[in-house]
Amino acid sequence: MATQGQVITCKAAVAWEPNKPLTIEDVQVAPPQNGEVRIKILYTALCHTDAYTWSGKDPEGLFPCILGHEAAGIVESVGEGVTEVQPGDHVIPCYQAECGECKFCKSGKTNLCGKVRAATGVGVMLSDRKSRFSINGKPLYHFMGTSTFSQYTVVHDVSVAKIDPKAPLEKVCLLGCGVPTGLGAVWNTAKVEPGSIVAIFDLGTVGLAQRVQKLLGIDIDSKKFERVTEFLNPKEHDKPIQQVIVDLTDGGVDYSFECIGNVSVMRSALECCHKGWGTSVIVGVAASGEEICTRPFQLVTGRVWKGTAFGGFKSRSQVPWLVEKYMNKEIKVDEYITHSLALAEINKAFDLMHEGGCLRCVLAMHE
Ligand SMILES: NC(=O)c1ccc[n+]([C@@H]2O[C@H](COP(=O)([O-])OP(=O)(O)OC[C@H]3O[C@@H](n4cnc5c(N)ncnc54)[C@H](O)[C@@H]3O)[C@@H](O)[C@H]2O)c1
Ligand SMILES: CCCCCCO
Ligand SMILES: [Zn+2]
Ligand SMILES: [Zn+2]
Repeated sequence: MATQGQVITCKAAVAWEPNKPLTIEDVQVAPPQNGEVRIKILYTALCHTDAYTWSGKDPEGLFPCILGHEAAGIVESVGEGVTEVQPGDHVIPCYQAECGECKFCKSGKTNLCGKVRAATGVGVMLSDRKSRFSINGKPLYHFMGTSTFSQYTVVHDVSVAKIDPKAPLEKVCLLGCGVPTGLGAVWNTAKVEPGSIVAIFDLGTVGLAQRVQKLLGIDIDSKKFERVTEFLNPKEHDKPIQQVIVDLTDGGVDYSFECIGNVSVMRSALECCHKGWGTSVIVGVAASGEEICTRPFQLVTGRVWKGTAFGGFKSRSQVPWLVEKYMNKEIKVDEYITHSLALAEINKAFDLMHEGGCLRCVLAMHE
């Protein structure tokens, strides 16, 4: 690439401070250093976690920054020591890294990876603890090690999944977060058996991506009704929703998933599970400092409370597998894309997310 080794000036949506509109700026993106990859982002989707950090409630939310973590693009250039990808490869950036060498990756018990977390958690790159983004010399923080609301971004090589170049990037960008999280919460974290009764709190993308049979959907947005077989709106009941569900399901559900980030809903999701075996999985990201609570007896009598990150998928090795499953029509992605806009309309895209009629809005980054 002609730009190899050069600073690239491109458009990016910058979050200058919490809750202030993002502005489209000309941003300088430095060349990738040792162990880094510079990616031309072609399509990015918005996830609620972007909105959470933008709200200022996320202690890892450092400003000014470039948000975005659910995207797809093409490798523009690589730094020294990068062997797994090369310029021209089609890739999905992975906020959940996979180095294969750290204690987490070697444990065989988790998809979490510890290699770059100390740097990505404070918005910089591992090699020099600096940012690759700046505006006229003023640095901008990275976000989740991805920062996909920029036409070009720099990520660690352990945070890039090489995918089938035939895959439509405007669709598989959703395999960077929401869809794998929903699928994996069911397949990997809960290991839901066929025929189980499942309650899903949040009928947004993460919630709906949990393709299960006997689904009881709970949401406060009635526009989400048509997407599930049975629906409950907590606002329409004067009893606690967990009691409503226990009464409806002869003692409680086999599995529940909280995909909102609301700690009182998390309690409802646990307490609507069946005594003896019911398992509740926390997917939602709650504001920092928030705590969950329940009576210990809920667990003593057999209920299980657990959580999931990226659906328990190992990113670099399993995102390509998910892309193949999508290409083979074994998993759905298109159905979750309800809106498509251009980068310049990103604030409108966030309004759509908050209005409720939107599942995923995909932004074309170079139109
Ligand atoms: N653990 C992970 O790896 C992971 C990955 C992706 C997203 N998330 C988190 O999952 C959550 C959902 O993300 P998303 O992008 O699907 O969000 P979304 O905005 O698409 O959907 C959120 C849904 O929750 C509903 N809702 C809000 N308050 C509610 C309440 N009190 N009761 C019932 N329903 C309620 C809204 O109507 C909306 O339908 C967010 O907290 C996000 O940060 C976690
Ligand atoms: C790492 C767990 C939280 C990731 C949220 C992505 O939307
Ligand atoms: Zn996300
Ligand atoms: Zn690792």
